[in-house]
Amino acid sequence: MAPSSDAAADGEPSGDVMTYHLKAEHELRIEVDFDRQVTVKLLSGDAEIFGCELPKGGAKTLSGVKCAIFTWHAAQIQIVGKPDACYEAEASAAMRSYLNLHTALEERRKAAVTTTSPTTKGPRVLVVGNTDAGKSTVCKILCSYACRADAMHGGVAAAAGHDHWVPVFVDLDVGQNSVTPPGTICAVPVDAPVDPVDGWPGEAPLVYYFGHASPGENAAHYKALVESMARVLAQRETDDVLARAAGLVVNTMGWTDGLGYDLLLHAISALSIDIVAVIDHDKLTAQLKAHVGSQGGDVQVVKLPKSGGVVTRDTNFRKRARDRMIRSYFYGSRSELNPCASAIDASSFKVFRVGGGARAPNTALPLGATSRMDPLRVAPLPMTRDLERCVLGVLHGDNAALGDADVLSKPCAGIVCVTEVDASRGKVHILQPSPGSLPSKLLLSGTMRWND
Ligand SMILES: Nc1ncnc2c1ncn2[C@@H]1O[C@H](COP(=O)(O)OP(=O)(O)OP(=O)(O)O)[C@@H](O)[C@H]1O
Repeated sequence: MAPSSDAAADGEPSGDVMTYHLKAEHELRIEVDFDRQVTVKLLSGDAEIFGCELPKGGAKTLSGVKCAIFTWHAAQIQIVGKPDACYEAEASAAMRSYLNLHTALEERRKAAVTTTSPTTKGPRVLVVGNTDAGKSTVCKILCSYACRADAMHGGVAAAAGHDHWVPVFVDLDVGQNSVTPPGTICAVPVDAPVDPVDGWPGEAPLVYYFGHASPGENAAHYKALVESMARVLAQRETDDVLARAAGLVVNTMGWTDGLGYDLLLHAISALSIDIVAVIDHDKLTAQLKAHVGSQGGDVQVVKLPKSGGVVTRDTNFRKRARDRMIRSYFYGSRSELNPCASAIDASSFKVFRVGGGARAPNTALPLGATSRMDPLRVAPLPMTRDLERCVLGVLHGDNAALGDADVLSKPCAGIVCVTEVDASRGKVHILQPSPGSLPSKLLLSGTMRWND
């Protein structure tokens, strides 16, 4: 149904307040740039944004987002403000297939929670596809539905003392991270539907600092971090039957050929994935089916349609989104946090980088051999002005116990940004999220840069 302008109905034409009457399985697609704000309100019916229900009468203020308000039945939505785009569309095909996948995952969870065998696990889903296929969105929907599911399906987890599932969301997309700052991979238990404004729950994520916006910068380091994370997750599942049953939902980057494909296969193996959901990519679906067939395991490859609403983001938008993510790490998404600028002694911590290092001359090698950089070489960096604007990961651990392998396997406690290196005074000025000494003296550098 066509939207109505509330102000116009009152005789005062204005485009700022619009009411939309959505039909069943339709969605209202909205794009709001970073410098605008639009408020959405559910007036009647039921509606959700990527699986997270809108409370009736409650308003959500959106800024710098592209999203869809979807209804399974019907809804009346009020929009206050001027979105950059706002239109209604039918979304049955995509949403029904995402719901079908969720229902299949739910059956696996129920089966896993009722068995005492530690080898029976809940679903471990990897979502793959090209850039702007809607991978993160599908992950959000699957996690949010899992959090709402137990109420929908009769309370299996409730019977075990929990009122809903807590699946783990794993984000392997270091360029467009959903939860933690760019350049990291993370795993976070999702204990509530993903709020369209507040984003993913940020409680106790397990984070590893890679330091680059593309895994291609150092694929060996990236793989080492995925393996480290997989070991920690496996331990958690050994200890906790509900965690094992709730399973994983894994988001990947949109790089699906060459090295990107190799990294997908590595993630499937490292995280013991048993369902690969491919969004709208016939060749990749066929390749993955052939691969898993040749491995003789029981990994399922399913194809999902792409939602017609997925918005393509150009390089500039992606860069701004990364900067915004770092900014909100320090300042909060609504500037509610107070980061701390401090000057620390250069001698009191160490900055490392992974990869590179001296290359042996080919003449020093056996005939026919070529010299290569060691991608896993861990090297200390001097405190020079080259570090200015660098985003550094602060690793858990301490200097005394440090070995190269630790730098490759330690999770990250947080990030800091170097604002100035004053070599003459031996001081390094950093922006850190909160006052006090750093959680450790081990800092990892990469190619991530940020200007406050
Ligand atoms: N149905 C929809 N209506 C409107 N916007 C949508 C819809 N689905 C997804 N989007 C938006 O489209 C953009 C791209 O989607 P998403 O981030 O899920 O893609 P992606 O495949 O994970 O991207 P990439 O891996 O390239 O970073 C996001 O801003 C998302 O909010």
